[in-house]
Amino acid sequence: MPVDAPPPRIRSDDPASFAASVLRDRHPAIVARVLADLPLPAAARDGLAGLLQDPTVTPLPRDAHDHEDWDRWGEPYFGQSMFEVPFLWAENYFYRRLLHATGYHEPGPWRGIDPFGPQKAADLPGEDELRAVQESGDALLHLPEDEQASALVAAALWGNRADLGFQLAHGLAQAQADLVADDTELLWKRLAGGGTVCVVADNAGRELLPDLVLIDFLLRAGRVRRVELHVKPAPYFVSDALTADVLAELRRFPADSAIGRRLWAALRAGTLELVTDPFYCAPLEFAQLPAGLAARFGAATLTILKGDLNYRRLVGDRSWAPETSFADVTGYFPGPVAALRTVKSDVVVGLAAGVEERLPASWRTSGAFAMVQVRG
Ligand SMILES: O=P(O)(O)OC[C@@]1(O)O[C@H](CO)[C@@H](O)[C@@H]1O
Repeated sequence: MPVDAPPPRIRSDDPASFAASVLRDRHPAIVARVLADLPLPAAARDGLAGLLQDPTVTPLPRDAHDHEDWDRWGEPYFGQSMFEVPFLWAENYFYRRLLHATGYHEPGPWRGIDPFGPQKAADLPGEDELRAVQESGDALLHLPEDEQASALVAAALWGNRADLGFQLAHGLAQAQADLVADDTELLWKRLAGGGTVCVVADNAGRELLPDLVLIDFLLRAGRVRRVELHVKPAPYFVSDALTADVLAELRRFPADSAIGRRLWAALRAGTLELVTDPFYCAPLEFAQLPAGLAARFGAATLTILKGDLNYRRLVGDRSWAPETSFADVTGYFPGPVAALRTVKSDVVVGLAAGVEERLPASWRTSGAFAMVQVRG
């Protein structure tokens, strides 16, 4: 059933809201960390300071390569405070301004330098971790199918909460208990049949690792023929994965690691393809997909969207009643879609009646709960 009267988009104008806390507290902390991590020149430092001093939404400077796009996207919001415009839009705008301040897109010595690079580098898994992952990955092949499914999905879902080895040994029961919606069985059924699966990545580092293990497993076990791994075209929301981050992680695998070698070979062979698109750093939701991405998702057996931000962009960053049907809200998506999401913001759909009442008050933002939702 189509959702014809969606609730309002979330804004940050209530000072007590999570959205307001992100703009008011998290953004200054992000800027402070970039300033501490990089010896940026004075103009860049001033640009970053200006971003925090004045919350007014203004057009991008005329030298920004994409200022015409942002003129169009920002037209309804110019002159308003970032706290008054939709939260998701304001966050996108913040990251775009931050990249302009550091000169990421502009010609010059700072072009292409990831302002979050030092933070991402610190989160790359170590050699021991990668060896443990290799062993766990091998062990998985000998498990009954339902255990393979729950282990791989739980690891991909919880990302940095625990490594795959830990999940297999101790963490699974707890991981499952903290799932507030669990379509794992349906997800696993869809991850078969030899077609193409699109994985829309979220964070690099320890969150990307289980994604890579899942992709390797699907290809190795012959459950799918091809995987597309969709990454961001530019630094975004601090830790989101770029092509460079995927390569850095693959290079981290020890030379004798079979997983690392298989994934490298899959990239060369095209059974694993890296995909990116400007859409991934635009202040848009998946309902506004460009034709190229829509065609890819339409042709895939399944698209898996990882993480909270992709979830917000999938269902719409709105104050939905939590029992609103996931299938209805995502009915527009061009093909079967799954969301694997640790709940880190206020947006929720697809909850069974009565579930929310049993959860702690802060459950939507604590990062302690997760959802696996599938529209097949
Ligand atoms: O997509 P991720 O990495 O799971 O989460 C990103 C995220 O925590 O950042 C926002 C605040 O900036 C949250 O609302 C949001 O969902």
